[in-house]
Amino acid sequence: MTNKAAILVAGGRGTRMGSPISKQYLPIAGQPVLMRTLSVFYSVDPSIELILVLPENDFSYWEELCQHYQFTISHRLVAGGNSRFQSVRNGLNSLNPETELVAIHDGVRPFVDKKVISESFETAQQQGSAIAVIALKDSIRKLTDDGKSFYQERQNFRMVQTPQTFQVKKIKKAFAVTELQQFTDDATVYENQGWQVTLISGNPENIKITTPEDMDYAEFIAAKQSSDR
Ligand SMILES: Nc1ccn([C@@H]2O[C@H](COP(=O)(O)OP(=O)(O)OP(=O)(O)O)[C@@H](O)[C@H]2O)c(=O)n1
Ligand SMILES: C[C@](O)(CO)[C@H](O)COP(=O)(O)O
Repeated sequence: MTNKAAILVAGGRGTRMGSPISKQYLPIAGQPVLMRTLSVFYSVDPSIELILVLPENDFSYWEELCQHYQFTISHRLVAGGNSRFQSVRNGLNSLNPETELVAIHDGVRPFVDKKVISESFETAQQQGSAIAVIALKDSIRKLTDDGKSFYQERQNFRMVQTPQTFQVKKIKKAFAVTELQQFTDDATVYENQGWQVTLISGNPENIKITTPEDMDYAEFIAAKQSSDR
């Protein structure tokens, strides 16, 4: 059996949410965001090692939350860094040497579909990487420095989600570089090595909880999921 891990990055402060409690701990239908995300990965395959990257100052708060919510899914805490890139790198450096595949996922994307996670591991095993993306629904325009804008063919673009899943040897090599401004996700770090990423279909509900209105939509999705069960 292939040794798999998931690094759930949640080392940010959630400034755009503007909430006194960082967004990764806010409850959606009574359950904190990160507990939902950990539960989805666990339900895909309980043998996936779960690594949760948090700001080190939040470790004791998180442990209190786990006790309060009687959350028992096993996971390991790793201290985050000053950027998403550094948080991911700390997670990668903590992997057991026998881990072969790793899914890197934003902790604040609790509505990732189980099928997307499974497919990301299968594709990464065969191709080296698997990046979840979805098509655009809106039209888009390219802005230029002189204040003009131009039509762009939206079929040529994809919106990028997580998980972004990789063969461990390759992604660890890719992260052993100086951080660049273009490293807004893990795919950009991987392709900086000259390697092509493989895209897979994400799911539209897999939003990155970022601003207050996302919490309203999150409550809606959670209610829909429980009525569909
Ligand atoms: N130093 C950082 C910054 C971000 N993240 C994580 O990366 C994911 C995507 O980042 P984003 O949505 O931008 O989260 P925040 O940085 O927390 O939000 P904001 O930019 O609004 O402060 C989140 O799960 C976030 O916790 C992280 O692990 N470490
Ligand atoms: C990784 C990511 O979620 C893919 O869409 C995104 O790039 C994170 O961006 P942010 O700058 O941390 O909001």
